[in-house]
Amino acid sequence: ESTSLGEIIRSDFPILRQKVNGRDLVYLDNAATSQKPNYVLKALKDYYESSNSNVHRGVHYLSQKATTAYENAREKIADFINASDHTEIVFTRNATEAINLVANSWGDLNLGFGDEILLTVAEHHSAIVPWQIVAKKKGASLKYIGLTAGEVPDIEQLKKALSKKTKLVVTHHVSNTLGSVLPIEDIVIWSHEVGARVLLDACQSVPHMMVDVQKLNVDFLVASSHKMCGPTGIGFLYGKSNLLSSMPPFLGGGEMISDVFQDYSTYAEPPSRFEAGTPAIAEAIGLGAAIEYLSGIGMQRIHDYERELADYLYYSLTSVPNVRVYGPAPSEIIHRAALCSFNVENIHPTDIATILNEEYGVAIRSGHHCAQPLHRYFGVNASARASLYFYNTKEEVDHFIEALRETIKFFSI
Ligand SMILES: Cc1ncc(COP(=O)(O)O)c(CN[C@@H](CS)C(=O)O)c1O
Repeated sequence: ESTSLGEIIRSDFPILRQKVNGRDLVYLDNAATSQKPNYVLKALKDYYESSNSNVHRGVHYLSQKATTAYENAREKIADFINASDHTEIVFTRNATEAINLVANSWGDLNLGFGDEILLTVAEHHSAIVPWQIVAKKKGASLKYIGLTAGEVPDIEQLKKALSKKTKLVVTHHVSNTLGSVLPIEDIVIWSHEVGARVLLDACQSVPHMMVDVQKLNVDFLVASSHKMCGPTGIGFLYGKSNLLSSMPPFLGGGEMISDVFQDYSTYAEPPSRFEAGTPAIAEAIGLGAAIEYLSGIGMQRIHDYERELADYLYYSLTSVPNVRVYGPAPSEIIHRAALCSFNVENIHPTDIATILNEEYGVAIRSGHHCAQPLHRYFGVNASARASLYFYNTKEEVDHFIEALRETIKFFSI
């Protein structure tokens, strides 16, 4: 059997060589955060060793070196998601802050009494709470679409729910809990027909597949570096140029201004308008290195391999008695991401995750995965979740499944 991508690539990730309680670490919590390859770790170290300086201000050599590296990272992101211009990329702390930026800037300017924000019940709290806050302030309301019997967001229901009152559609590309992949191009066409804008939460898609913002034609897109082999503390907002240019600042301070007078200021053009204060320079450069690393492997190759892992994980997990997996069964039409949220009859998911860690070195997530409305929709408070990345292997899935069977036996005595 040919060597899998996971087997070839794992030596790039020093952390994966760790043992947990004497057992090989089997890290299956990648939807929470991914691990970092040597290439990214080296980029961070090199920056602090040879380029560290503040950006956009100094005329001295190091400041110019740091500024060039920082702005190159922005251009790498723009190319990676095929934005038409690098000024459409705004650095934020993470995807959550990127959504808050849109809610507090575009939302404050464009939402009014009676307007509707349309979401799916599967959205992450980061895609829900900022809109609850701004909707309350503006007298707008949130409207949710449910799931089909096949446990994917009901896009026919979404199409019907769109109306002249809909000002914004907020949706995930890939659900961090269901693993479902939504047809974003269609959703954007329908939304634009009623004059609604679309904010795409691409946290679980940008790390795993080619995402082309011009092809999708989304108005906003958010993603986080730490889920795509990059450091924590940096994420980005993509926004169409005409939208960003129309938006007021989110945070005030240095960098985001043009001139400051005693009682008012004029603001810089996007993206600087939305980047107040000293940015996370090293992290941005680390994200740029992560994009170079992923692009070097190839997003299509990563996606194809993860499709294999996704099916293997799903069918291995659903073959275990008393296991209930949430989300759609994979098929030619329905693609699943390589993640499965599940429950085991009469055993709390946290007990499952605890034993898997303590006895078998397997790291999975248990809880609500910041998707409480979705868990309530299923009538449960929590679930366990295994989420894979391209450095995982089928052998690791086998180890997880074997450990799960043993854990279930342990609790069934
Ligand atoms: C779909 C989706 N949308 C937004 C976020 C927030 O990403 P931040 O980098 O924390 O801002 C996440 C991060 N989900 C992690 C932490 S709850 C998970 O375990 O699933 C996400 O999956």
